[in-house]
Amino acid sequence: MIKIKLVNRSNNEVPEFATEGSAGVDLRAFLKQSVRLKPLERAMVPTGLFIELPKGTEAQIRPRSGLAAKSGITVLNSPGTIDSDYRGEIKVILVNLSNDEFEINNGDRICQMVIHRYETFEWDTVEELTETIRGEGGFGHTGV
Ligand SMILES: O=c1ccn([C@H]2C[C@H](O)[C@@H](COP(=O)(O)OP(=O)(O)OP(=O)(O)O)O2)c(=O)[nH]1
Ligand SMILES: [Mg+2]
Repeated sequence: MIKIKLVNRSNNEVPEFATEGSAGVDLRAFLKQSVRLKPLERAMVPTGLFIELPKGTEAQIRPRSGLAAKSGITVLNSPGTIDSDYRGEIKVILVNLSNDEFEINNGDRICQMVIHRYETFEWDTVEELTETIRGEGGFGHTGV
């Protein structure tokens, strides 16, 4: 169970998994007025949601592929990170990568949120790292 606070009490809908096997819940725009995004314009879109994540978990804010494929709309900082100690409103930074203006209306499903466990760690500062076959090769080192 994850604690959630909704701004819009008249419409007590919590974000839902679109299907039984969906990895994330879809988040909806919470807007008094529609937002129009010109090409390459971005906007921080409120969701009206405040959550309290269990320690050791984070929420990732990811684009919806349908919006990206059909309209060129994506999450600029994808995957956005919601920290477990964050108590503010979840906001979604959308950017319009198409050549056409795009309108976001109240209640539109604008992104999806996936909850993850993460590791905490301490650093072990050393002089040498363990050798591997790859070594320092990267960035296409193994070929196309
Ligand atoms: O897409 C996002 C990303 C972040 N946040 C909120 C929750 C998160 O816990 C907080 C900080 O996010 P992040 O660490 O990505 O931003 P920062 O630029 O490092 O800000 P800060 O210095 O507050 O950590 O902002 C959102 O609402 N939406
Ligand atoms: Mg930060």
